[in-house]
Amino acid sequence: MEKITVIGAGSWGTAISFVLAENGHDCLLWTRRDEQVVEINEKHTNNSYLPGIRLPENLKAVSDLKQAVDHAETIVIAIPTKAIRDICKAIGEIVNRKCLFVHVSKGIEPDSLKRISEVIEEEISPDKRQAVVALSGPSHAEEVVLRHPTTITAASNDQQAAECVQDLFSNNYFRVYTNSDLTGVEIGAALKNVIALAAGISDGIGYGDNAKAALITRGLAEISRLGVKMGANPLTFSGLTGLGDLIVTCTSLHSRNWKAGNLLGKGNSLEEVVSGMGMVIEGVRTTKAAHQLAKLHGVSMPLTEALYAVLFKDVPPKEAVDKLMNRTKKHEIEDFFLND
Ligand SMILES: NC(=O)C1=CN([C@@H]2O[C@H](COP(=O)(O)OP(=O)(O)OC[C@H]3O[C@@H](n4cnc5c(N)ncnc54)[C@H](O)[C@@H]3O)[C@@H](O)[C@H]2O)C=CC1
Ligand SMILES: O=C(CO)COP(=O)(O)O
Repeated sequence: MEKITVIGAGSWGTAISFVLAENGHDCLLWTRRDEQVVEINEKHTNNSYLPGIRLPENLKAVSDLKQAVDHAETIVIAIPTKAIRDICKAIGEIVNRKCLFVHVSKGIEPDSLKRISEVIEEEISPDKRQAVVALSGPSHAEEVVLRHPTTITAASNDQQAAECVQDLFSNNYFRVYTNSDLTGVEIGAALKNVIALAAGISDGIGYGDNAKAALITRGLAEISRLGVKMGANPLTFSGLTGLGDLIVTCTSLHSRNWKAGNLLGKGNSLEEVVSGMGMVIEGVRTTKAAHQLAKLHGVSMPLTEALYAVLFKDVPPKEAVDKLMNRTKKHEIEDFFLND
């Protein structure tokens, strides 16, 4: 049994705490909301995020960050990308020993264009961190807490740390693989949300399965193109954290990114959609970051560019689709190693 702290009691933080507590670990869940602490500790539910689910009784919650950080030597960060730098800064000031940092978030910081592991490394000094591991893959919280079979990947530059995370989380409904390609895993995780927004828009407009399949496969092509330019292993993109997560996010009714896109495709404004969701839609900010990354690395990302125009330049979705379909004719398959 290990002592583990999870930072963030939204859908995913609660679901992974559920797995850790069921695995017999002494798991403490941190939330900034006192009323959530009371609900989790006394009623064993978190109904705003996972309605109707009974949480394990050995799972405890706190709202005191120092108490949470002091509890464990493994700290799992499970909050939206935009809040990660600030929370890591705060944790970095509290932590007084070397901890293993795991993150489960899926995004890229706009402007700095940092991956999440890079943000953690910037904010937590090397004397306070043993390693950073990203845990990522096709895994909707709503299905994990029903104990439906789920596969996921622990990625790190430190193989031993990845295997440690694999051991902590694995059980008979949550199967964890390892991967040493942290860049590929984090890029796939972040950018699948951009394509899922586009898939939701396509469905919202009323386009069919052909369009969805096109978005998934051509989306994967442009994610891989960028990832390889950033140093990722091309094979990572056909794995769980690439194609796997792209499929689940573009096709599942659980996906907040797909849902947001769907509402946009039906004519709602971005402001209406974001304020109505009540949960994070990572793909919106990541579209901005991906647009900046494509420019920086000189990589062609037509779907990302089309979504950027829809979200931030008021281009009507159908007009963006027309423009995509009428681009210069292309050869489908590219050679990542020759096309520099
Ligand atoms: N929901 C899911 O099934 C999955 C989500 N993820 C990723 O996990 C991350 C978190 O997502 P969810 O838990 O789904 O989001 P959520 O919207 O359900 O919950 C976010 C949680 O973070 C807290 N939070 C927000 N801003 C904060 C701040 N500044 N300081 C402290 N706490 C703050 C909120 O109070 C809430 O408890 C995202 O990057 C998402 O892409 C990854 C895999 C699955
Ligand atoms: O990453 C996820 C599933 O793997 C969750 O996706 P959404 O944030 O779109 O719900």
